Amino acid sequence: MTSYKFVNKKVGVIGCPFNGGQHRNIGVDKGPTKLIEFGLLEQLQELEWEVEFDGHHKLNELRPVEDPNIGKLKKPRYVSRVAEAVSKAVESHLKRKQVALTLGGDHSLALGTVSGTLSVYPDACLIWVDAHADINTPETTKSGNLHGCPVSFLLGIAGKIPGFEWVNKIISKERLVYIGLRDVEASEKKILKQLGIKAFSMHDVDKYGIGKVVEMALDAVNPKRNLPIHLSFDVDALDPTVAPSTGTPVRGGLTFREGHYICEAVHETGCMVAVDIMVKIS
Ligand SMILES: NC(=[NH2+])NCCC[C@H](N)C(=O)O
Ligand SMILES: [Mn+2]
Repeated sequence: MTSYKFVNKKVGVIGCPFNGGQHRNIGVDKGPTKLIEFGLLEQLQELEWEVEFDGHHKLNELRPVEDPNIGKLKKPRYVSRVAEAVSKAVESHLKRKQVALTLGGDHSLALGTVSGTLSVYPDACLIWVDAHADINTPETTKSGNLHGCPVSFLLGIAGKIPGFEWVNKIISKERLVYIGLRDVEASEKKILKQLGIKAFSMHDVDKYGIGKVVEMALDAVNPKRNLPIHLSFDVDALDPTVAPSTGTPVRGGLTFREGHYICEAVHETGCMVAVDIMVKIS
């Protein structure tokens, strides 16, 4: 039996059908609705979690009429407003000692979820499970899609972008670790290297096995297993044969079991306070 260090056995589920952080128009917003339809809440209850779900957030209502690019960044106002709303939802669940489970949506939402976690748990660490590093800055991004940039904002290296002033809870680079990387741009590799951010790529998963990788990841960011953990899981970390439901599939990903193992091992620490699951259904 896992004993929980920060939360009661309650989970607040935050439905975020949102795809404004990337350029494809279909699908990413359907993930959360499908997860609920397929019985996620009942499954959580079967695991003896008390569940609170306040319906899917109507995020499209936050879409501004005009939203011209800021530099290269696409739909900056929309993404910022949505992420800010999501950060408040996360914060409110965490303050009530619940685990905040956010269902996305594209990964720009993590700007909000992680900010929400940091505002309640400033010493939280972040485990980012993804094929991509999502650490481009507004300067380095080629696509201009904000789903490729959230981590740079969260580290405070994005510079001042109008509208994003509310993103002021910064995570230190020692508290961030990646698992599953295999599609990282040169600009991103440079940032990872410069900041010395710990990252376990698929190469490491092959070499050490997932058990060891998760242990090393936890040792890096949470050596005493006494800090709150935010797990941000992009389903594109999984191999496309397991999870084709992503806008950005990359071959050579985690197996079904490896993906589950990460979540199980993080849960076992008793430190997990927030989880993001980012899916696309097409
Ligand atoms: N969360 C994701 N699927 N991110 C993909 C990012 C792709 C690319 N690195 C970019 O900056 O646009
Ligand atoms: Mn991602």
